Amino acid sequence: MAATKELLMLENFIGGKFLPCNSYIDSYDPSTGEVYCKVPNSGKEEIEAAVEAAREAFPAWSSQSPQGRSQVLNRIADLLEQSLEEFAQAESKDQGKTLTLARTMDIPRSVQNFRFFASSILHHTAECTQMDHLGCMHYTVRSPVGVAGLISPWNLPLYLLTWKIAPAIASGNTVIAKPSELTSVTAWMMCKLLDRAGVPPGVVNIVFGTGPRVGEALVSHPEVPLISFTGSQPTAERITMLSAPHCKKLSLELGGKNPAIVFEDAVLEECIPATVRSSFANQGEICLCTSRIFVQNSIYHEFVKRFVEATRKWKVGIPSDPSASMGALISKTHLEKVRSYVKKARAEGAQVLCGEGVDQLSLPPRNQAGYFMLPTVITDIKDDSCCMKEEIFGPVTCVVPFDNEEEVIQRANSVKYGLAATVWSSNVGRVHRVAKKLQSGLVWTNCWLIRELNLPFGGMKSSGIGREGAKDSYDFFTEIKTITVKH
Ligand SMILES: NC(=O)c1ccc[n+]([C@@H]2O[C@H](COP(=O)([O-])OP(=O)(O)OC[C@H]3O[C@@H](n4cnc5c(N)ncnc54)[C@H](O)[C@@H]3O)[C@@H](O)[C@H]2O)c1
Ligand SMILES: N/C(=C/C=C\C=O)C(=O)O
Repeated sequence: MAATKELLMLENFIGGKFLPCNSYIDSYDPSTGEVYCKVPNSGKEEIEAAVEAAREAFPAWSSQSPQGRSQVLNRIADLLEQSLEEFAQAESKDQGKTLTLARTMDIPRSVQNFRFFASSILHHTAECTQMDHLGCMHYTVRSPVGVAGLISPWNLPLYLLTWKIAPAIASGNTVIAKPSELTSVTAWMMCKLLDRAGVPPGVVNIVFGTGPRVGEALVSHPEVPLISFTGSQPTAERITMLSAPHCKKLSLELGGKNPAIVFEDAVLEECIPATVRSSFANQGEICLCTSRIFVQNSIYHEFVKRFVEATRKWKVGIPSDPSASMGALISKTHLEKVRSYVKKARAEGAQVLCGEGVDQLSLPPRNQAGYFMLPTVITDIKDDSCCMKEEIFGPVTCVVPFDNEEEVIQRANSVKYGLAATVWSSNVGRVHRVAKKLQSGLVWTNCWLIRELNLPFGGMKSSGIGREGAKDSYDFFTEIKTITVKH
């Protein structure tokens, strides 16, 4: 790492070496709006070098035993955990999230990702059938695909990058990862642990830069047979188009417009704090966040009153403030985009009950140029409003009433996304019935974001293609073969 004028200068990590780049991108501290880091603005040349390194490393790494690879992943987890505080500080500064969230969610989950796939890789089974009358048996074998291209977003930077790197290398692939140019620091820090963890040069290569320049070079490279992407739908469309000529294997984890459905028999003492958190955690910059809250008519006004009171207690503060529930949004551009939705809602005659344009935000002088916004609750908004249809990906949620189960299921399903949902009711038959009818890849009932990494994670409709998890990630990062033996 080189420091210029107190700026953090990142370098690409290719073939086990840190390599400078001939141009750089400014990276900002969202809590101050100041440039504090320079990210390599890589291109085709860097991707070529990374592909060569990954290809050279593939034979030895792919022929390692699962046990051998598992040990390496556990060592990465151990080293990451030993530096948890350093990574949490870096993630909070780079992404704008609170230090508390980085300490308790982002980095611990990154550690867990390596530990989880270090274990799951040891327990996969294959399939076998017999045709005794023909003297045949058939069985399946799986093998790693090769050089995996991994592209990750800026909201949970290390959490989502390691959710791809861990299963990819556990399965025997070598990887070229491109984190978001907005949040590259913890990926670069992780590279400094890899040699000590026993990761051979070329197994993990991280190339920094923008999507259009280096991301597209990775996606369209003929010797990168699969792409695991997490990000927005427009980008996924571009990646699909660019990878199509090479018939690449694609995993696409995209956006959501996630409903919470609150029935009159919900336990509001549990539902309201959980739904404030599911709406505004990480500044609302989580693909699983709630952005549409449907409340049964009989309790609607009580819910809105108590939900707004609880939202006003969801404190916006500088990321290092231990009492802050929410930090700064990722960028000025994103802040302005999120604010524009609130403006559109007002123009449509909706009510903004708290937050943007209603309450006052107080910040220290050095943070006045930071990308902060109050958690905002909108009511009296129509289902066909852009605020009820489009992903805002910020601290904005809409609360609307409904009459009955059939109506609310139809309305919840009436958007192009199908990622996550929450259902709040004390009636166990109802939660099972409603969960099955919702067009969502994930449904939490009377809770939110309790993650079971063994089971499929992902969305339907415009929320993506494919799933991630113990078996799902293994299936994605390996090719299956059926062998028939006549004996
Ligand atoms: N389903 C999930 O698990 C999940 C998780 C987090 C975020 N998301 C979604 O991601 C979006 C926010 O993240 P974002 O703004 O970083 O998304 P984005 O699509 O702008 O960028 C995601 C990644 O793709 C890269 N990229 C951008 N254009 C590219 C191109 N043309 N070719 C190759 N790579 C390109 C970016 O540099 C970044 O690394 C939201 O829609 C959110 O819902 C989904
Ligand atoms: N893939 C996951 C994504 C979570 C939130 C995205 O914004 C996960 O939890 O495994």
